[in-house]
Amino acid sequence: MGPVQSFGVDGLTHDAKGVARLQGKVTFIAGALPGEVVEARVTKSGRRFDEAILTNILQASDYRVTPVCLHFDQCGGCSFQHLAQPQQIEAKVNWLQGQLRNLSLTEPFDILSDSTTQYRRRARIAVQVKNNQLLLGFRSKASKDIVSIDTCIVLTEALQKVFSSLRQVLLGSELANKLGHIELLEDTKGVSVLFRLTSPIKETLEEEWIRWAQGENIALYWQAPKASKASVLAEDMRYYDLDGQRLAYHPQDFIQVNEVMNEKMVTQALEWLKPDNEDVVLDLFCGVGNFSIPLAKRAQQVIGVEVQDSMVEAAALNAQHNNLSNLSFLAADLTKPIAATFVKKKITKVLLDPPRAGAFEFLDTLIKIKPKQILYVSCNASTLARDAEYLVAKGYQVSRVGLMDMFPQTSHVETMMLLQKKK
Ligand SMILES: C[S@@+](CC[C@H](N)C(=O)[O-])C[C@H]1O[C@@H](n2cnc3c(N)ncnc32)[C@H](O)[C@@H]1O
Ligand code: SF4
Repeated sequence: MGPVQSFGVDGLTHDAKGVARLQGKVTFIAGALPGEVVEARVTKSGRRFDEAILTNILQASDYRVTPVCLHFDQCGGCSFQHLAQPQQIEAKVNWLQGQLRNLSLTEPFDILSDSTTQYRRRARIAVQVKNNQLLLGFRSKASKDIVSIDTCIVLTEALQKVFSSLRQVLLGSELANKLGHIELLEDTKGVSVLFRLTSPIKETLEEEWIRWAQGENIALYWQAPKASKASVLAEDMRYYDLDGQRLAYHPQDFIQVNEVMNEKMVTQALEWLKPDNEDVVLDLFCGVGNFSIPLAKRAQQVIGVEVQDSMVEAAALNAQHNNLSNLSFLAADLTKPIAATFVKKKITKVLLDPPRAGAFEFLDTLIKIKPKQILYVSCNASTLARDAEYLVAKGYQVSRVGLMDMFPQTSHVETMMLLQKKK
């Protein structure tokens, strides 16, 4: 460890480290903000840059705010609670501009945002019993240790309530020693809790917890030791409402975590893509039909593609229950070669919402399909930049970009990009 030194901070990394320069060398200081003068101690010295921990703020940024969560200093769940939300968004915009720099965009980004607290309707809670102490919480900022949490203010109000009830009841229960993690979920149907077991439990213990869940009006799911997530087959599926429709899903299926922002995102996707009764739309990486169902209410026809069988099954049910006969789903792995003729219809528009790895393997097929418009929803700006650069080189142009603050207080950036086929 080096001595404490003063630094003038003039930048911010996407993961909330202040950037300072001392005698030409860059130092990253966790927790420091641009415009601040701070004292910090170098903890790691490299050839190109140093890393330091903040010890004192000599001159604070005008945008520094008091973190709303008591656990913010230790918990790795949030990284930006010390910065006001407009400046959090500004930092994300700057970072996104950097990622998309090769596209030479000139128009400002559209911004979608909402509440900075009580927005998570799904969370995975780590559980550990260490020296007879129950640790229930999230991984630490600094290590893989679990930071024990009393209340997590980014969870919805109902999930915060279940969290504190669970904390009380698990204390002293045999179950605490048998859990890997707990998943909390809230949707239109109510609240559910999934216990991921690391070893088998006695029937009496299971019954005890079933009674607790009934008393709390919670649906309970168990994932047996070593069983895959897909083994949690809910007899009665869960559901959430969107765009006036009801979407069913199994508890292990993907759903968007921020309900309000999801509604805003889907509305924006419809505004940008403007599907009408002449459009045949392909919804790639469609999950249980989060975009396909609203699209099918407006387009002539929609075809959704998804790799997970359980989600394809749920998506097909959703089309049926919402009386959408112009909507069908295909199960396919979009990272494997697929001929452009896998859809028999002439596709006019494509929406794609891939996982972090992006959709590079599918791009040549996409280009052969020749849609007029492509709406790309991305949770990873670097794979979006790579894929968009490829599409631009093959005859598309970026017409609109939007940043969606789906996960306020974290460094996570969600982006929507509209690409048009050049004439
Ligand atoms: C970011 S989620 C989006 C889901 C949906 N569009 C939504 O808004 O709820 C990505 C989806 O892609 C699916 N997926 C992941 N890898 C895939 C692949 N290789 N081929 C097809 N689908 C895949 C996942 O199962 C997941 O449902
Ligand atoms: S994830 Fe929850 S507990 Fe952790 S810092 Fe954020 S609000 Fe606090």
